[in-house]
Amino acid sequence: MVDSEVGALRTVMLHRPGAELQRLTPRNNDQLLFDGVPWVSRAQEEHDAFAEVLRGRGVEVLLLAEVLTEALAVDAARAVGVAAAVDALRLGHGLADALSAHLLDVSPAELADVLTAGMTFDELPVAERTAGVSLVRRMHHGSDFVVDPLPNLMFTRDSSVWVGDRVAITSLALPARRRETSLTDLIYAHHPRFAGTARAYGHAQAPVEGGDVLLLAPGVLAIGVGERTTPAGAESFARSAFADGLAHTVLAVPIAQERASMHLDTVCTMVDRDAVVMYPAIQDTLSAFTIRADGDHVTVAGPAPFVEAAADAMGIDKLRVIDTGLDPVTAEREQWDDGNNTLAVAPGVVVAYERNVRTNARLEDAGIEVLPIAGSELGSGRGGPRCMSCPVSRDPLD
Ligand SMILES: NC(=O)NCCC[C@H](N)C(=O)O
Repeated sequence: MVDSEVGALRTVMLHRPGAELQRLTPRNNDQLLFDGVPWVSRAQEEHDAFAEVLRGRGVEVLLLAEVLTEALAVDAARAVGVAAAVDALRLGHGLADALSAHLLDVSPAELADVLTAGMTFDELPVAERTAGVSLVRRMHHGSDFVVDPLPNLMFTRDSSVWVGDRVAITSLALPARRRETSLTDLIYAHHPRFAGTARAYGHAQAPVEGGDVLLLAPGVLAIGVGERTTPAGAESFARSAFADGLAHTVLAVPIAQERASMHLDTVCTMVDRDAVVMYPAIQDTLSAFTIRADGDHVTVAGPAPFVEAAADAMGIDKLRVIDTGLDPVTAEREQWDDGNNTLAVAPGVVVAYERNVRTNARLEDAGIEVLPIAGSELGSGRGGPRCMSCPVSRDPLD
């Protein structure tokens, strides 16, 4: 149950980066949406420290690899994971069938490894590797991927999002990330912990990524529309949230279609019930279309300035924008380093990357408690504390 961005965080899903990051090379990092080649063991240390900060605040941390392995004990879950991972168009039917049969037979832990870290032709089990019938096998290089790795799995924010008491499996826009949702889908469908959880939004819908979805207040969502989430995605997510009684107002917020602002949460996150931290360069120009339910129809108003549209929808006099007061160059640097991407653990208490010294100082000046974490390696995938967390349960905001 999650009805806000800031209610006391009770349970969160994280993914401790693992062997999938070892797959990154200077040749594939752009396509796999990383800006470099991270030092994996240091990234793991940073991530462990992030999880400890959350645990220290009484948050239950679920690790995706663990719940995935547990869910894969169920045959139907294995079928979902394997079907999404084995692509007959890439492998040819002979190899695809043999690999599927193999993967359906390995232990849940081994399967979880392949589904997250992927598999190369060199790593194919011997029987498949030596099968002379596979032209595909013979013509591919040994380091080519049979199953692509999912290095962006650590950004658990994007591949599922809770709205109220429902979870939405999102629809990821870019090929490098699309298969992630087969894992969140099977976890929520088959892990005993989530038995009976209702779904929001549907399968195979227009692109909506969780980093674009902000729960401004109970019943009020903001959805960024830009590089990832499309206008059609925002509209259908809004219609579905209205139909399920999860929201009465949805703000569709245009953001620049570029890597620096790939999701709404890279430029704006909530730090208190009535306050956001926002990239100064967009403060005066961010706008919103207001979508409301009207019987079976929806109405669309605006665009209007985001801050006003949000306050109006939230039923408050004013949405405080914490003025990071930075000069343009520092602001741009700290935005790039996810200074605006904070994770609230309670109203007025946020986790933030320590490197964004100036932004954090201004948050503290504004009365926000900042829990700093290191992110020198984690940040190379371009995501901060909010991107790296999927809240599963928060206390309701009164
Ligand atoms: N919510 C977020 O902004 N998530 C960060 C995702 C980073 C990842 N490398 C991506 O490009 O999708």
